[in-house]
Amino acid sequence: MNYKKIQMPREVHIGSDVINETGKICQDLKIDGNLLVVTGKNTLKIGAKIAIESLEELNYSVDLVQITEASQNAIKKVEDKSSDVSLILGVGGGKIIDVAKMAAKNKDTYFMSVPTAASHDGIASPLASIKDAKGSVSLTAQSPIGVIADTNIIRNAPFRLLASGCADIVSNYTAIKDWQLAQRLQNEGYSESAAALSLMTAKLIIKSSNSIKEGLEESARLVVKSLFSSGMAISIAGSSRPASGSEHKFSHALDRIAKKPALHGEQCGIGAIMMMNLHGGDWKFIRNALKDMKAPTNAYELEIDPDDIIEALISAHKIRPERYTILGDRGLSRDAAKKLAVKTGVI
Ligand SMILES: NC(=O)C1=CN([C@@H]2O[C@H](COP(=O)(O)OP(=O)(O)OC[C@H]3O[C@@H](n4cnc5c(N)ncnc54)[C@H](O)[C@@H]3O)[C@@H](O)[C@H]2O)C=CC1
Ligand SMILES: O=C(CO)COP(=O)(O)O
Ligand SMILES: [Zn+2]
Repeated sequence: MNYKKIQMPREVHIGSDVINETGKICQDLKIDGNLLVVTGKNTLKIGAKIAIESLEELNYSVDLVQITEASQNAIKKVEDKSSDVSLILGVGGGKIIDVAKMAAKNKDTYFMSVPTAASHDGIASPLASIKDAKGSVSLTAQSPIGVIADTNIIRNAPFRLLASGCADIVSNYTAIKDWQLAQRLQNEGYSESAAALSLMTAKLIIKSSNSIKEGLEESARLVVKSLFSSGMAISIAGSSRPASGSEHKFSHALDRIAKKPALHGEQCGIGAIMMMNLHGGDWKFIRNALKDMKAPTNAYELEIDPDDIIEALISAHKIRPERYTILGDRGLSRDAAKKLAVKTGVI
């Protein structure tokens, strides 16, 4: 029998100042024993300290570890402090959440996702994108037992992070086109329901883009719910296929090439403009959607050297080569890459 396991969060808590309920949420989930909070320098005071206070008020013993990148070393650092913990909480951006998620999986303990920004769709997904020598791609981790998304913290984060989360969702358009192409050319397994959820989430966020405003709690709530849905599409598919195709290959390649990469979602959005053109689709629709969301649509806005855009386009196909996309096995030639980036206004 070929069984399929679909893992999803048990509870999702979204609301203003909900982070103050972290202790109560853990108690209601019958979690006891020692806990570990993983965070970063910025997000310690933004969210982790409040979560820790809430836990200690209910007599939880809480340890803390700070990390700076989503790498195996960072995972090891967390694991070294997780010997007898019953829950690891990741309080921060995507990198913090991925490291906490992976460490919890490796230590066979629960993971709680506490996003402090709505900047990516990994807040509820069962995968973790961890940097390695070949460039980061997502590994199988585990779904959070719960998500605590404080919309007051999220709405006060730099708007750029919210726009980046929206762009990460818009990039689902080309991820689905690549998945459909792989199904036609390679007979790759394809989930209609995961694809439909991924695409519907992208369509909805584009439809609402004019109401996504800086500092608005309802905007934060809307984007968090969309990021959650995109993560559920990943859960249903059992892989990042519904949300990661050639545009993500481009972004992961750029992470390796650029001196100072931009935000993940920003890079994926620009990748989607160019990959939609390669698919012969309506790339101007993608570009205009990103403009409406105030997400970057070119190298200048990304603050990335145009030469790095070309280099990333030329090497993108080498990222996760087993995942077939419009880039094919040989990728773009230098001339074709330049032509594509110029034609779509990216450089
Ligand atoms: N596991 C999955 O399914 C997915 C994982 N990812 C991964 O997530 C990462 C991207 O996540 P990002 O959050 O874009 O990057 P990030 O984790 O580097 O965070 C971006 C910056 O925002 C700051 N920040 C976070 N919350 C803040 C707040 N409230 N106020 C001010 N600053 C705040 C962080 O300190 C950091 O400096 C990538 O590594 C990507 O591969 C992305 C999508 C899906
Ligand atoms: O970023 C992701 C989905 O938005 C995860 O994608 P990867 O599998 O390419 O890391
Ligand atoms: Zn992404």
